[in-house]
Amino acid sequence: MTPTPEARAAAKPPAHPLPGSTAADPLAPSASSIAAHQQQPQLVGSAPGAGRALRRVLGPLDLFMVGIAVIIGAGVFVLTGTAARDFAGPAVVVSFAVAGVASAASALCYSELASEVATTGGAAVYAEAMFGPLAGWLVAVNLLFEYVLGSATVARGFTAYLSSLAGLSSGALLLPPGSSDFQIDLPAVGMAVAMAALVGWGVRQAAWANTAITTVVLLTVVLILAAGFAFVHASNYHPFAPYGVRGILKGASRVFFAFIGFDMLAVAAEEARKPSRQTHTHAAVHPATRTPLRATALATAATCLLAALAPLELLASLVSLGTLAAFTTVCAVVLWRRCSLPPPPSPPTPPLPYDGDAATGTAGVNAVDGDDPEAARRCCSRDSGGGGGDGSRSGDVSGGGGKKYDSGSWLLQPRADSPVAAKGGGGDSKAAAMGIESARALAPDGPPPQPAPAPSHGPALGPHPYPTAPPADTPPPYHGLPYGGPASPPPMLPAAAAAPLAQVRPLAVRCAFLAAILATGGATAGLYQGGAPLGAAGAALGAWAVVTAAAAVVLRPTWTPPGFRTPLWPLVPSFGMLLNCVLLGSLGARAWQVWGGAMVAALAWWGWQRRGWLEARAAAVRLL
Ligand SMILES: NC(=[NH2+])NCCC[C@H](N)C(=O)O
Repeated sequence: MTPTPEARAAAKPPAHPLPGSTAADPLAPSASSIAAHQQQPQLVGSAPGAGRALRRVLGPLDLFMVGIAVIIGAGVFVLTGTAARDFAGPAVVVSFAVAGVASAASALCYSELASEVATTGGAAVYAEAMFGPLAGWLVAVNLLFEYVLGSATVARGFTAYLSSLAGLSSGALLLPPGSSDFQIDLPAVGMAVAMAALVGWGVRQAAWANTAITTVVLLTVVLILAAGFAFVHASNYHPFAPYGVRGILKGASRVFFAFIGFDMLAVAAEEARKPSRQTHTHAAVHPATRTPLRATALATAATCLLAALAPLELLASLVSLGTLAAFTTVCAVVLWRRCSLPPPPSPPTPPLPYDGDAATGTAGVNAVDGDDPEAARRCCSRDSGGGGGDGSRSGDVSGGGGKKYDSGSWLLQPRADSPVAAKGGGGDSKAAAMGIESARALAPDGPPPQPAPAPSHGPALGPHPYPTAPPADTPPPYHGLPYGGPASPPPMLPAAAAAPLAQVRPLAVRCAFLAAILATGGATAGLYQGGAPLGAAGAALGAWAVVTAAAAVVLRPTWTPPGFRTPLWPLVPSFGMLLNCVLLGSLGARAWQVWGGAMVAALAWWGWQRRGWLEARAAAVRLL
């Protein structure tokens, strides 16, 4: 009865593209209005597709090491020096504090979302779920900045370490050596290829190598701290801030790079052994290595090109820009969703399971995690014994949609027209079997079986348990529950959170608040960096404070997230947006130009995919 992992993988639906990439459905009707989105939440989950199952081998230590490895790198080793030299002076310590607070605010918001949905799409999925596919696509492009350019930056940092290790000048290993406008960095390319080969080889091998390298990195940091104490002289701190507050903020925008990478943990959770959340995969996985080889090769090619040609400071600024844009969106999502969505619809009455027949008993049971009997038991008891077998709505990579009544999962579900929603589900038969056991234990005298509706646990459960298979096009029952029968619905939300719909502020009010927070944050940054009198920037800051205070009064949350909650809502997300805007405003003009060009290209690509602009052009030509 229990299918092999291969059989399970083979039974899964095909891969889908990143949200918004629309490769699967370029002409899908656009419904990107926030209002429309808000009114059409869908209960969907994800399931691993054929060849899409990443190997779940990362344990807690591996994940910890992945987090440390991504965070500690060129930022702290290389950019600290350049930020101190070029912008902040010794006050680079203050720059670090500012960047750290901005990162912490964003990290809190990120945690709230990541604690509900682990997804390789990260912030792009959150943005798509809340603001529609175009927002998801733009955030995805910014995440590409973070990841592809981030790797290129770190690779260039490697060349910098190498030359100082060899006692050479910084440009000695470039081609042509020395300093000129156009130089190629071959050691960086070599390092990028080596790392990509390691990552493509297998997640287990990569995790092992990562743990070894990160241990060395941590020891190095300790060594530098210990050895550095001998060089601390008060005279080195005068003048403390040679370029004033502006220099400190510019320095902060550069050293922000040293903090980023923690969001990678939410992404890596998909390769964790026991993720406690829904997971989504966004890349085709090679069947042999179970790693996304094609995506890795593509990203490596781009990394090599950038690492070979682009200077480290520009790359780092671009990475910070993309990351700050993505983090700002994440803060906005946290602000938005707590006060914009009505409580989830009441689920239909969950049935009591019938304990007469193993075959019928199998239907619809689809527990939380196939590897975790305890989780399966919890799931089934919470769901009154009838887990959701509705793969198309609540399937889970890990084997089920046990969280289908979970408000957070519901709130983060992409809509039916999204590529994410297009996935079917596949349950884990082991989990299902465990679910049956606990279901029986909970309700041994359930009602007799009804004529079997469509079991939607998908082919992953092996041969159909019913005497006659339902027609293929039978719509899956709501929530995937195959039986009728009285039972009280499971609790979805803490009582206090289930606010009446009337409390949801009109869309225009919510949009106005979001726009005002962004505008006042942006104005604070722009006025200050643009050389306007300090009073003007102060006024903008005051306006931000007033808007945030008003938001706290007017935008009452309609529900509370079930997992981790960003504290002091709406202050923390709003403060995160403000600080991110300040850092964004402190980044160099060159980075903004490149980023602007990339965003225009991304929009054009979106338009091309949607063909909408072609039609618009044809209409314009006809008009003319
Ligand atoms: N995937 C990324 N976010 N990569 C960039 C990591 C940057 C890292 N904090 C460093 O200083 O080297």
